[in-house]
Order: sequence, then C-alpha cells, then structure tokens
Amino acid sequence: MGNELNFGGNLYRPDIRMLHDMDEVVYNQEWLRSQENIELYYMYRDLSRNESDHKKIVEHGLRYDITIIPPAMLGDEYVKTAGHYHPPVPGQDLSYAELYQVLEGEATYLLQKAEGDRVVDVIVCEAKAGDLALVPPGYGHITINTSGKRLKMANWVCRDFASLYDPIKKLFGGAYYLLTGGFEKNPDYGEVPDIRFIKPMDYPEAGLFCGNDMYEIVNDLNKLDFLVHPQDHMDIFGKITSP
Ligand SMILES: O=P(O)(O)OC[C@H]1O[C@](O)(CO)[C@@H](O)[C@@H]1O
Repeated sequence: MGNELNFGGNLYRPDIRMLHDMDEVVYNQEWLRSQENIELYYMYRDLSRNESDHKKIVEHGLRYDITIIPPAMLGDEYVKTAGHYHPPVPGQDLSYAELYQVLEGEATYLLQKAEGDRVVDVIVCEAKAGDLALVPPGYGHITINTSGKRLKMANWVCRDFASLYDPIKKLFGGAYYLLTGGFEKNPDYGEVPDIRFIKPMDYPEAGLFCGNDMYEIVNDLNKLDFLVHPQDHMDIFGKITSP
C-alpha cells in the first residue's frame, strides 16, 4: 500500500485526484485527450496524532489535512489542484477561510475573489517549506507545483462544509493558468485584474508563524476560530485583502 501516510503512528489512505477528474480545468485540451488516466495528487483528510487530538479538533469544528502533489506537467501547464470555492457560513454573506502550510517542496497558491460573475482580485503567493498561506473568505483557490519536487502541504479548515467546484469547472479552470512560459489569462473569464503577488506572512494575532509546525496549534484551537467564524475575525484577513 505505497500511498499510505504515516501521521503520528497512524496510517492514512488518501483520496486520489486522477488526471481525468480534471478534464474541465486543464489548459491544453488536445494534450489531455491523448493521456491515460494517471494519479495526480493524494489528499489525506482529517488527520490527528492521537484520539485526544481528534476529539479536540472535532469539538472545534476543524479538520487537518495533508495533500501530496508529486511533480508533473499537464502538457505545458504545471500540475495543480482542481480548484474550488467555499460556501458561505450559515447566516452570513461571508464564506469559509482556509489556512495552508507547506511541509516539503514549494507551492504556488493562486487565490481569486469572485463577485457575482466577475473575478475582482487575483493573488499569487509563492511558499516554501514552513511558510503559511491564508485563503481569505470569498476567494477560490488552486495550488500549483512548479518546483520539479514533491509538494507536501497541510491545511486547517472548518470540517462542516463541502467545497464548490462548479464555478471553476464552468470557466475551464482558474482566472490564470501557470504554463512553462508564465501566467496566462484564462480567456473564458473576460476581464480579470492583473495578479497581485504577496509574500507568505506570520499571523501573530492567531499565534501562527512561518517555520513553526501549524499542527501544534492543536493545543490551542480557539486560535483557529477565524476558520469557523470568519465574521468575528476580519482583521486577520485584511493584511491580504487590502494590504
Ligand atoms: O479539492 P481540490 O481543489 O482538488 O484541492 C484539494 C485540496 O483541498 C482540500 O480539500 C482542502 O481545501 C485539501 O484536502 C486539498 O489540499
């Protein structure tokens, strides 16, 4: 069982994203049609080091996942996740946030904010091992591995929602594709803003620092309340949404 992940002495089996799960969102459709249905990336969900951690994580409405994206090319496009948005928090007009940390390799996080049918902000954050990347409410997100090395990343997220894939599928991918020649605007989006490049940041207000293993916040999960009740913690997102 070569795909199992050992986390805290527990073995986890992944959900596997196959190439042809991504048919709508791959840039080079001609290349895609000639390809076998290979495994692209591995999603290990709801991890914990022990039962007591798991109880705390569930009580706080959270989930800790690890995703492994081996290096690959999708024709002349770098391997990436399918991409999704999050639904609104019940009773709010704000959607759930998510927090990533690169554990190994390098990630390019593409975040895009939709307002109705338009994308009004596109952010790219390039992150290396230890770096944190926050997905604010309202932003869809895609992770791209351009590094030629295995990318292993973790995320904390609210456990009570299902991701929304259709808005990205129906426009054949994110607002930009990352090709060997650089970022290419997706023509199906019409007008999109230029990319804002941001650096990975610390979030001292939540006790989160690049370089510190973010799983350890399991001992103080109230600090992640911004993932479950983003409406109560808008300051933390402001550094990214209006720098
Ligand atoms: O759902 P996608 O777009 O394939 O992206 C996968 C990622 O999303 C998550 O489900 C969390 O948003 C992770 O488990 C995984 O990293």
